[in-house]
Amino acid sequence: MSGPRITLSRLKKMAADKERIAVLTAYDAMFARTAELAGVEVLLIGDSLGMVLQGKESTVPVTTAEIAYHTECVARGSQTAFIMADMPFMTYNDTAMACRDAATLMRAGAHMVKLEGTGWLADVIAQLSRQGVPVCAHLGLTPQSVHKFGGYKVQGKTAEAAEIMLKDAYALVDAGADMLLLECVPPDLARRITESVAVPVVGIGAGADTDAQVLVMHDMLGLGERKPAKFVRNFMNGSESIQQAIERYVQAVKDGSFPAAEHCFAAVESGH
Ligand SMILES: Nc1nc(=O)c2c([nH]1)NC[C@@H]1CN(c3ccc(C(=O)N[C@@H](CCC(=O)O)C(=O)O)cc3)CN21
Ligand SMILES: CC(C)C(=O)C(=O)O
Ligand SMILES: [Mg+2]
Repeated sequence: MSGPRITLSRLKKMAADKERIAVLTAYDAMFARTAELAGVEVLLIGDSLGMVLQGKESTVPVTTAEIAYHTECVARGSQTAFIMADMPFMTYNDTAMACRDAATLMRAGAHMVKLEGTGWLADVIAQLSRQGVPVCAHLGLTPQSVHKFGGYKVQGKTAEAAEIMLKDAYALVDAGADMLLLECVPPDLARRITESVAVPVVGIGAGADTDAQVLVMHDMLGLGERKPAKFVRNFMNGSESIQQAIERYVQAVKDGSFPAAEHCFAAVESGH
């Protein structure tokens, strides 16, 4: 990827034109640059760094200072990507707190912040949006709530849960969210949400019909003793370099061959 910096308006245009967007996590300068040279449009400094880089059991212990440090590293390495940074667990309970910590991440080089939640995020999103901070609202399997969910479990599986998520998605876009991210939801629900809102929708374990796809870079490079989740494909298989593996990920996102049915979750559990 060369040329001018990707902007939010460019991403909105791509989504409107049905041109799929490739998103990937990055936590440092050289992987950030490698990913954008491979064609990745959006780099996410995910709080997954708590698990991937720090070896922690969940994303819950990650702090804003840690995300800010990695955002600075990514921003220094990056020339063309749109940079999105996760706001950590319990740093956006109220608008004052959210604005202070979002400012730290924007100063570190982020172009957008991502918050996990449901309809309750509306007030915080409205204030960040008024202050000029683009927000991505992360719905569905929100890993910061792992202890409340009792594990990393697919969300929106019942018709009732799906309707609630659809309404939350509308409410958050109305409040000013400029992007949505859906994690581990049935493909049909992800498609309905994508068709119903005017902002780009990113999916992970949410089927092929969202405007964008995201994966954790280490997962798609096949690191780790076992595949971390059903939605991951190892793009290092058959690739000669990390950059080529990421190019193949970008290609598979663009042509719709990733994710395939094997990377998706059914809406209703098979009877047992
Ligand atoms: N390396 C890494 N990759 C990730 O994608 C990731 C992280 N870390 N850390 C934060 C969260 C945790 N994530 C996860 C982790 C596990 C599953 C998982 O095992 N899902 C089950 C579905 C269970 C069900 O059917 O309800 C699966 O079969 O994949 C999903 C998301 C996604 N995020
Ligand atoms: C898995 C993605 C969506 C994320 O939030 C992260 O990397 O923290
Ligand atoms: Mg995250």
